[in-house]
Amino acid sequence: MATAATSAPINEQYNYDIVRKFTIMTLVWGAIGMFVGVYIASELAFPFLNFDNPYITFGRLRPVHTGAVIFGFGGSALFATSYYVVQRTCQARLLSDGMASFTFWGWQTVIVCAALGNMMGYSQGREYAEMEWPIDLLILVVWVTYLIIFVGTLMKRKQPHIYVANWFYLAFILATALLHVFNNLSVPVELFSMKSYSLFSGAQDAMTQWWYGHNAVGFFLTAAFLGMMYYFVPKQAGRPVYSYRLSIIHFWAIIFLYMWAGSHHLHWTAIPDWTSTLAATFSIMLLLPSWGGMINGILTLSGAWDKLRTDPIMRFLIVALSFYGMSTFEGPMMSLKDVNALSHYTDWTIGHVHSGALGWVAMITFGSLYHLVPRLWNTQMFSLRLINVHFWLATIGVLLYITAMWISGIMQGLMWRAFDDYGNLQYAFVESVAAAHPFYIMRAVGGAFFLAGMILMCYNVYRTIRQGSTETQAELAPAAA
Ligand code: HEM
Ligand code: HEM
Ligand SMILES: [Cu+2]
Repeated sequence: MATAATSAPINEQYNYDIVRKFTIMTLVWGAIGMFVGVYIASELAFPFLNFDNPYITFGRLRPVHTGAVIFGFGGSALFATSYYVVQRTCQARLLSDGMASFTFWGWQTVIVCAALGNMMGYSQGREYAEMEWPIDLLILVVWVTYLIIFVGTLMKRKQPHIYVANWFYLAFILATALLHVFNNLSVPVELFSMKSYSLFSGAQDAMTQWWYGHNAVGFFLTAAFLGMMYYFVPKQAGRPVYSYRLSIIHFWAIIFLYMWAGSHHLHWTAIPDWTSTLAATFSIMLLLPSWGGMINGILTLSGAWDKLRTDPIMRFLIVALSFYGMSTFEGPMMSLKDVNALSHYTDWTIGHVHSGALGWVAMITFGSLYHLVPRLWNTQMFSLRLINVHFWLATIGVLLYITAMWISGIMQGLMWRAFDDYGNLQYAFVESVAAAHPFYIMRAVGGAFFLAGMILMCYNVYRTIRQGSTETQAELAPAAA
């Protein structure tokens, strides 16, 4: 094929090798992380699945799930796409191949150690930062290297302009460094002990934890994936971004507003009331720049709507943006103190999380990788039909997941606050657990759909890579003869 021959020099010009490695690990961690997700969902529905084996109990596997999907799947996808996008839009090779390779091996080590550590029972008890201090130090080194590579490549650019996708990626890298350091300030019990205690205590400890947790959502699961969106949606649509000005305005608004909203995770606790009000106010304001991004992405397709009928990759990207819009509407609602009084501690939160995580984060990743993979291996995707099947499996899976959680979540909230005529609680807690059972089964089934789509993608990409390498060999053979 002619394309392979013409793109060969590009391969030399840019470091695609690192992008390929992170792309493959995105799929591997996606499959593992979602399998664990389906398993813990099944444990909640059928507790015998814990098998009285401490290593695989819900409590230990849950952080294995969140670590594998957020940092393994999401993180690898962000490394892959940011390294690709920064090179393409700057027309410059990555600052250093060796350093890039270090971020790959370092990051994979972090994910493996975190997962094994959690299964063995090590945890510092901070959500999304369960890893104990030795792993935290490794994360720090990897992350600083990532920052140096990214900024160094930007400085080498041959384009005077820095394309907006890179702004989002850079904000994500900087903010994550800041969050990671302050959230993990802790003192080990002994020099060689894995156990450590936080430097903060009480309400301040909680505030630090949720300053981190919330901004991990804001910068890791949102800003960075918006960077992905700003490159791959216009590319796949074959059209420029709808409004470049809007992209800059909503960038600064998102960056500024997210940082103030963390204590909406701590409503009705021992924190001062004004911090709750502050967080709710900023959360409501966040709706605007969030929708700015969604609208900018969706309208990039205006004039090319017919693509949605024929192009399953475009469908992934647009549905991802729709879920982004939906979860950033739901979030501000849940941040209102009165709504949160109902939703907090219930499955509604879990539904909100996964409409963002499955609907937005995973879907935008699938669409972007289906665009990227054929370009990395100089070929076409093995099967467009399988992409389409994946799209429907994923869509049905998310919908089953979040409707199940809305119903069980609101039901739990209402049952827990119901009083009888004598002023006693109307339901025992266990009654709400029994009532949630059917919805836990429904969620596990939805998760299985989503996982099936993920596995189909792995197969499709595997066949694409094999096809790409046989095509390249077929071309090289006559040349060598
Ligand atoms: C097959 C797909 C998935 C299934 C079946 C699944 C299932 C689950 C389950 C059962 C929980 C625990 C809920 C609880 O404690 O009550 C959970 C938590 C979580 N999952 Fe997933 N998950 C999936 C995919 C993902 C993905 C792709 C992401 C992120 C990109 C993700 C992010 C999270 C987060 C952040 C939590 C913690 C939520 C919280 O503490 O509020 N999940 N998941
Ligand atoms: C404007 C945007 C958003 C706002 C204002 C917002 C607000 C909220 C609120 C109020 C909660 C519930 C806190 C609680 O009761 O415990 C929550 C939980 C959560 N949200 Fe959002 N959300 C937004 C967007 C998103 C998106 C796009 C995602 C995912 C990509 C996401 C992921 C999460 C996660 C993981 C949690 C659970 C944290 C935990 O308890 O472990 N949010 N969010
Ligand atoms: Cu939050």
